[in-house]
Amino acid sequence: MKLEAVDFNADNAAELFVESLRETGFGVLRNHPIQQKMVDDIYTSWQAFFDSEEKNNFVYNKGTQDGFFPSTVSEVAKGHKKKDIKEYFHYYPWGQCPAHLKQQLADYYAAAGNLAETLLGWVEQYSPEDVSKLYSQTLSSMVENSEQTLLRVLHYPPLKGDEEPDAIRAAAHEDINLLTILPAANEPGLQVKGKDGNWIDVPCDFGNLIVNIGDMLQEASGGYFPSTTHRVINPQGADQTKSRISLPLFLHPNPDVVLSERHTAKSYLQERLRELGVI
Ligand SMILES: O=C(O)CCC(=O)C(=O)O
Ligand SMILES: [Fe+2]
Repeated sequence: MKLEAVDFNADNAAELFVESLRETGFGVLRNHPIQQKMVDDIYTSWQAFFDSEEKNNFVYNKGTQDGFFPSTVSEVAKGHKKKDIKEYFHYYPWGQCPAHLKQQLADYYAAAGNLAETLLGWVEQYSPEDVSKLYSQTLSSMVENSEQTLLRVLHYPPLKGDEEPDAIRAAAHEDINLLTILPAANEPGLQVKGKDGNWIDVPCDFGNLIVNIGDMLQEASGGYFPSTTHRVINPQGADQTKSRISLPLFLHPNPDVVLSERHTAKSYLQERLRELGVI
């Protein structure tokens, strides 16, 4: 399996990109409209947030899931026992956020959300007819004005050596949502599982944008678009002393959107969050 970056501005970008999503569950874009400076500035200011005690004033609300998730409550991936070695912050436009960091995230959220709607349009355009007839409405309209779309700022702290033996930064999992948009992180570690079961490094070149299918799009497309398993492995050697910051935007449909005969977006999300043990 190969994961090659698609030039966002190429004539056949949409086709190549959707082909990659279909084949691997992942697509990598270069020359895309998200400014790298915006991403870098967020990495810098949020590293400072995670390094400060201030974060403890923003502990997440259980009911609404916004705010800071300390490493002590961090997710246990479906089917795993050990907690991931990470802490993170869930930003929603309506949710809690330190005042001095809010504008920066709001700007990024809007820019990445816009791009995501374009990419959903591409997916729609290149869905074969027997797949698109399964969509209860257009994919881009599923997320239009959605208040559920989630921006997660993730901090994987340096390893101290006292981690539990099997714990890793992010254990193998699939994303719950429709589509995830992820700028290349400041350190490597993200891997995707190929059809043959081997783990493949996701190209993390500076400025790349990584997009992957989540379970909701797999559900809505009757399995045509695969929600591919991925993980973040621990650094080795000198890199163990480095933090890693990443910034996935999880596109979530409006709660009443019908995904399939079995599920609305709301019923699907509730089921998955219960399995994760965060509600
Ligand atoms: O940190 C990363 O690169 C990926 C994070 C991820 O897969 C997730 O939070 O769902
Ligand atoms: Fe993920």
